[in-house]
Amino acid sequence: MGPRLLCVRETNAKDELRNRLRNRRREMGTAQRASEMAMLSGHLLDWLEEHAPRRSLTCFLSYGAEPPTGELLARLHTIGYTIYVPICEPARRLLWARWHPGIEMARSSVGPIDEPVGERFGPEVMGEVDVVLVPAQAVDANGDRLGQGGGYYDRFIASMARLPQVPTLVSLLFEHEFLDAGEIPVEPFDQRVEAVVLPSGVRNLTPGPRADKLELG
Ligand SMILES: Nc1nc2c(c(=O)[nH]1)N(C=O)[C@@H](CNc1ccc(C(=O)N[C@@H](CCC(=O)O)C(=O)O)cc1)CN2
Ligand SMILES: Nc1ncnc2c1ncn2[C@@H]1O[C@H](COP(=O)(O)OP(=O)(O)OP(=O)(O)O)[C@@H](O)[C@H]1O
Repeated sequence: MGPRLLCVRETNAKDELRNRLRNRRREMGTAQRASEMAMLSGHLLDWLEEHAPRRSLTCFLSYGAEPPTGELLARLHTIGYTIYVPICEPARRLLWARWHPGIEMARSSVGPIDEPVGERFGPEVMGEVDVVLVPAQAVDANGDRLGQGGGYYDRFIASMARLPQVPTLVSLLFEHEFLDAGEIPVEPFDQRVEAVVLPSGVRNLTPGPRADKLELG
C-alpha cells in the first residue's frame, strides 16, 4: 500500500476511535469525570514538585466532557505556578496567553470558545515553561496520542524542535483512555507525549518503534 492510501486508512481509523472515546466521556457523567479528575490532580501536583522546578506550565481550559481543569488551574495559581493557556489562531496554529483566576475572557477569532485577553506569546516562550499539559482523548503505551483532530498540538510540538530546551509533554486522561502500545493509529506528523497522568498515578512511557515510519520506509 502506498503512503497516501495508508494515511487515508489511518485517518478513518482515528475518526472512528475519536467518536467512540467522545461518547464514552459523555457517558461517564459529570460526577465520575470530577472524581477521576480529583484523583489525577493529586498525582499531577506531586509529580510537578519534581518536574517543574520553575513552577511554570501550560494547561488547557477544558470544555465539554474533557477532564475538568478548573479546580486544578485555581490550585496551581494559588501555589504560585505561572500558567499559560492555548490560543487558537488561523491555520491551526497555537499562541499562548497567561491565565489567572478571574482574567477577562473574549471570544476566539476562530471558533465559539472563549480565551483570556492580554499579551500573546509564540513558541519561544516555551523556553520558560517546564511542562506542557497536552489535551488528549487517548494515549497509548508508546506515547502516541489522539487529540481532537485539529492538529494544533502536533504543529506546535513540531515547532519547538529548534528550541534549546523543550518542556516535558504530559497528557491527563481518564483511566480507560490509556491504551496498549499500537492501539492508536499514527501518521507521520503525529507527535508523542512522554508521560500520562491517570487517576491511578503517573506512567512514564517508553517509546517503541514508529509503525508509520517503518511502513512508509
Ligand atoms: N480544552 C482544549 N483546548 C484546546 C484544545 C483541546 O483539545 N482542548 N486544542 C487541541 O488541539 C486546541 C483546539 N482544538 C480544536 C480542534 C478541533 C476544532 C474543530 O473545529 N473541530 C471541528 C472540525 C473542524 C474541521 O475539521 O474543519 C469539529 O470537531 O467539528 C476546534 C479546536 C486548542 N485548545
Ligand atoms: N506538523 C504539521 N504540519 C502540517 N500539518 C499538520 C502537522 N501536524 C498535523 N497536521 C495536520 O493536522 C491534521 C490533524 O491531525 P491529527 O488528526 O493528528 O490531530 P490531533 O493530534 O488529534 O489534534 P490536536 O493536536 O489539535 O489535538 C492532519 O490532517 C494533518 O494534516
